[in-house]
Amino acid sequence: MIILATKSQTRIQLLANTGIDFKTETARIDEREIESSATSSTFDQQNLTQNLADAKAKNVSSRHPQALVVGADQTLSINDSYLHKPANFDALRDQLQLLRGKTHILCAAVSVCRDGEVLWGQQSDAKMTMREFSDAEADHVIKLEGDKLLKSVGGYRLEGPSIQLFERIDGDYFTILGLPLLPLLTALRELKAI
Ligand SMILES: Nc1nc2c(ncn2[C@@H]2O[C@H](COP(=O)(O)OP(=O)(O)OP(=O)(O)O)[C@@H](O)[C@H]2O)c(=O)[nH]1
Repeated sequence: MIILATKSQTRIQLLANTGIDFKTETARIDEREIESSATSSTFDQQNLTQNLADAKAKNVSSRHPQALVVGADQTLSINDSYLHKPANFDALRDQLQLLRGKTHILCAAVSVCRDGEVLWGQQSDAKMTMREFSDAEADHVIKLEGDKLLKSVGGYRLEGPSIQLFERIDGDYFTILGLPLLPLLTALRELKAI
């Protein structure tokens, strides 16, 4: 049995769309604690994101012996600092203004684990450049998308009207949505899980 260790409806939908049979369970880890205890002196977003994905997969794996558990994480960095899912609409507006007219990095990592051992992991980045959109344009997108935006690390959903806020994207679509799906499918085939 494959278990996807997530509460993310986006990740669940992405994996469900593949037709693979799986269950879901939320990982019980403190992401902020892992982030704050990141030891590397250099800003190492890939390493942190992979550690978070590994931690989620290991956490759920510890409760499901023999199951193949998939964990994922996504971080957003701009000027070597991390932004997180906005807590409310005011924070969302502030965050979009911070990202406006600039390029930020999304890093998504995925990990496959069994009995607490990481069997495979990979992460990929995407460079996201936002337009100098107006407050009115941002408010229009927020009105159309509503609180779904609060469930996204960047406060946007690339597959929806948020796309109007972008100048350019360089990276894999699934990475941007939070689950590097193609490398994951390759790993699951190699593990004979699908
Ligand atoms: N639909 C959508 N979701 C996005 C997009 N960009 C980022 N996300 C979501 O932003 C969230 C990133 O936060 P994480 O901490 O990695 O994951 P989470 O939502 O807390 O869920 P867990 O896997 O349980 O940790 C994920 O749910 C991603 O799917 C996007 O463009 N579209």
